[in-house]
Amino acid sequence: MNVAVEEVGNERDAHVVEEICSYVADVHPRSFFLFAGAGSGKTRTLVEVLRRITGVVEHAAGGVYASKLRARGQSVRVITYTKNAARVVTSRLGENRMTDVSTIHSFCWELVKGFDDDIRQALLAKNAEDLAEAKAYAQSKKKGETDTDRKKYAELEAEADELRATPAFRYHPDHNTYGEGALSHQDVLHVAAWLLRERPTLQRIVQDRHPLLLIDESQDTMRGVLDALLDLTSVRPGNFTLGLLGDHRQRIYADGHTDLPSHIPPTWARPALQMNHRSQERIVRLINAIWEADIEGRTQPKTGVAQHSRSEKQGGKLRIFVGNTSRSASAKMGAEANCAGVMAQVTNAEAWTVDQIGFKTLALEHKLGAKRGGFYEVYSGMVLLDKEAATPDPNGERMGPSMVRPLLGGLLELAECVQTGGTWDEFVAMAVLRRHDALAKVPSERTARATRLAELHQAIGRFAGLCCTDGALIKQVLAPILEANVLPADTRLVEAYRDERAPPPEPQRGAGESKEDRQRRGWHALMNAPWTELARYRTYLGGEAPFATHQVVKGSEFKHVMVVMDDEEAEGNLFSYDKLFGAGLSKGDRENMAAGKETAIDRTLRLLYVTCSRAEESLALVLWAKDASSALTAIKACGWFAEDEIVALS
Ligand SMILES: Nc1ncnc2c1ncn2[C@@H]1O[C@H](COP(=O)(O)OP(=O)(O)OP(=O)(O)O)[C@@H](O)[C@H]1O
Repeated sequence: MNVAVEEVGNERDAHVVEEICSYVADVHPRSFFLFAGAGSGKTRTLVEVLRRITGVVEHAAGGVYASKLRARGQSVRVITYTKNAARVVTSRLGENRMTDVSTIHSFCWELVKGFDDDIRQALLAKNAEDLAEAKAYAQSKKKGETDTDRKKYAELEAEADELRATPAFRYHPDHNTYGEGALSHQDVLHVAAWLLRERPTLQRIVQDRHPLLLIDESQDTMRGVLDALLDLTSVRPGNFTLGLLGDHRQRIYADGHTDLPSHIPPTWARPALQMNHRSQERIVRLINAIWEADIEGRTQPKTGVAQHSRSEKQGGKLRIFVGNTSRSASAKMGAEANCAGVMAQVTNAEAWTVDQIGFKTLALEHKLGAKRGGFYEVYSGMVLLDKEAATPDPNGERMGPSMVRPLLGGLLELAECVQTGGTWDEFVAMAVLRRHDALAKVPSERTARATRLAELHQAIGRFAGLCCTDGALIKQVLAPILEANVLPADTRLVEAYRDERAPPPEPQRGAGESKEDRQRRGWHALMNAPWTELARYRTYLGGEAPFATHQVVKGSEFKHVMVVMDDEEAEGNLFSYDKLFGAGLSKGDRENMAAGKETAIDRTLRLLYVTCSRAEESLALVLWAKDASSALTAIKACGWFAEDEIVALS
């Protein structure tokens, strides 16, 4: 057994809550950065601190602090990365009037909402910055400005005119807003960051409302807002305290600071959680080794503490399987099923034998997930229609591109009423139609009503039959529904259904494509995709599929995890598992290294850290390498795995 665990045990972090309370509730409060690694229980720590300083749990200094908050009508502000995380904190905390928990978008909008002149100025300042940047870039080119550059300037100038003419701005943190004055999620963060820097009144408002602000997942918090808040701690010392919780090893978004610890002022306290309550010892040892790795191309420092597993979690199983990426997608999937079989033997866990349910598969890219999950054609179409909306978010709340929502909503609900053989449950189907406002237009006059209901009945009957027809395409199943106008549909969807033209050709690599052409290709791919893929895609979008990408796994944990690493399926060159396992660096990586910028090795290492640290009991890594034999050599040499944990896939 691990001696360190014996010596200090599971309670090695027990002092941290008290430590944090002593910083924030002191007569001279001190800002802090809590280093909280994977599975270290930072939510629990956060909630326990909040309970003490808001007077829920008896605490000498906390009680005084709570009385001050109450007397001044103030509250502690907590910012979480997702709405789900905000709900978790709120539910664990119970009713607590002295705490406000929200995402950063809600917080920022609350700050700037209604200050339309200020919002306009912030946006105009950003616009002027973008214009200056575009001009500097164009002028730095050997050939000087081109027509494309001048077009870009004109676009920005037109945007500025539009801003000047906009009387009021609108936004909603939970969904996209469209039309005049609509702000994007990114706009709201920029505006708040700018105003926090430029407007002393806003700084005072924040300090007066929330003398303490705690930010979870601070490694991924938008840099501009974070910097503005960091500045605020030094504007009127003692009036505003910031607490950052996070783990820079788990940074997965480009928005955050590259190396957050280096931005923390030296006067701040730096408590640290050293336990990993989630994972078995073998997995904790692997993630410690990943972070300590000396790999050519790594630029990020090894700052952070090594973790300890709980005394009753001293087991855990790990395997890495390595094969050549040249085999077909279906051959890879077959091999991955065999890997799960090996894991079942090694762990004796039945979960590994329950295909696609018992364990979670984590992939780097959505494309890989779509192939593994059997909805690649639908996914490809959706991405062409609207890339942003086509992939899941950490809240599991994405509903797909707006123009296909009727497809994913009402239509799939209707399909759930269909039983094998094409029969359907009329009662449930009517409830679906009612829910989607499809019965509102049924005439009230008796004969007309009967005719319309018969029409609907017939259309749904045809639809049910087609749902059960092998190989049916989306456009075929859609036909009875659109032709009889059963459910309200977006006009773009109806037009695409009727469009019989061939799709435009795929553009050459690097060549531009108009939005219209791209979307026409998207509609064509979607309409001609197998109907059966659609429900699987929706499950994926909701974060409920047995596989997920790293974007979705923030804060999640699963008993058994398979991480599939395959550069072949990756889009772009931001990440590369081949490079991590011995394939050598590219010219671009070397240039980045020389310029002190982060490399594909840095990003991939963090990604691997995040995915591996999701596993509680057992972990299978499957690497599809360009050159499996040299990858195997690198894997044996890296020292992360014991010999019997490395399996070559023949
Ligand atoms: N003090 C504790 N004792 C026992 N179990 C704990 C403790 N703190 C947390 N846990 C458990 O450990 C697991 C990980 O905790 P949690 O999800 O809060 O970690 P986290 O710090 O948010 O990790 P990550 O950043 O990796 O998402 C959870 O299952 C949680 O219930």
